[in-house]
Amino acid sequence: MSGVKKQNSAAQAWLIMYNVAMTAGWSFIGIGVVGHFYKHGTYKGLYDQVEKQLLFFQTSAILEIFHAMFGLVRSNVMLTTLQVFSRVGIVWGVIQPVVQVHDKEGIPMVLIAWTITEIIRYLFYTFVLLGVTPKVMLWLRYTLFIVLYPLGVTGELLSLYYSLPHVQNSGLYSLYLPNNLNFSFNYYYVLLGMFPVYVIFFPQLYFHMFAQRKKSLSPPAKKQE
Ligand SMILES: CCCCCCCCCCCCC/C=C/C(=O)SCCNC(=O)CCNC(=O)[C@H](O)C(C)(C)COP(=O)(O)OP(=O)(O)OC[C@H]1O[C@@H](n2cnc3c(N)ncnc32)[C@H](O)[C@@H]1OP(=O)(O)O
Repeated sequence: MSGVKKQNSAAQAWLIMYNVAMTAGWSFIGIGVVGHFYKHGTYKGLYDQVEKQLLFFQTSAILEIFHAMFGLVRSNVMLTTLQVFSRVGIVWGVIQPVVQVHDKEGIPMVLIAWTITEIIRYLFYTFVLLGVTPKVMLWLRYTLFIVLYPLGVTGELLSLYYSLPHVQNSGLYSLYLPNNLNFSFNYYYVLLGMFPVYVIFFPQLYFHMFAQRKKSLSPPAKKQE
């Protein structure tokens, strides 16, 4: 059954509501993405079209850290925190404040990767909670990440990269000396420091998903007679 620990029905009802809302939210974003490509034939203007929904539903994923922390689900707390904060950080700390990034190639990459992943992931969790797991959903959940994870991470890193000169020139979120606090902070270097952080942590998430894939898709071992 599902990874919902020793479920009580309130937790189960909450998770069903959460997963259904997130499936609907990401589907709404997906429709916005497809509609934009259909209407304009370009990714320019795409971010501005889906910005509000993206900010809302990506930020809502912070709840997943609490689900894992309080034992509502069996997700790994550290991996879930990395996963959620990398994306919330990219959205709020890079893409949203740096308008020059909005029309760059990173945006369609993250939107396509995140949207497909999340529609399938939340739909999959919903099915599991309802006690029916279509084989195709299981397969999609544990297969598409092989392509979508690198695509999403490349889009995130490209967005980060394109933001750098603008963050440096504008002094976004930075504090320079002299000032009353006698303290300086340079956001540009924080963003630069994210590149090695991705190099260190992305493989952990990626290989974790391969381990999950093996666990979920391998046929159960035959019992010895
Ligand atoms: C502080 C700042 C930090 C910054 C750090 C930056 C560095 C980070 C570098 C990495 C960058 C990553 C960027 C991300 C990009 C993308 O997402 S691109 C798109 C592709 N993405 C994916 O494919 C995401 C894949 N990841 C996941 O699916 C996972 O959520 C996870 C984060 C890897 C955690 O996995 P795991 O611990 O194995 O948990 P789950 O498999 O999700 O679940 C475990 C069990 O719990 C059940 N469950 C979980 N959530 C729910 C729920 N909402 N409802 C119901 N049930 C749930 C799930 O069914 C499992 O059940 P069992 O199988 O029965 O145990």
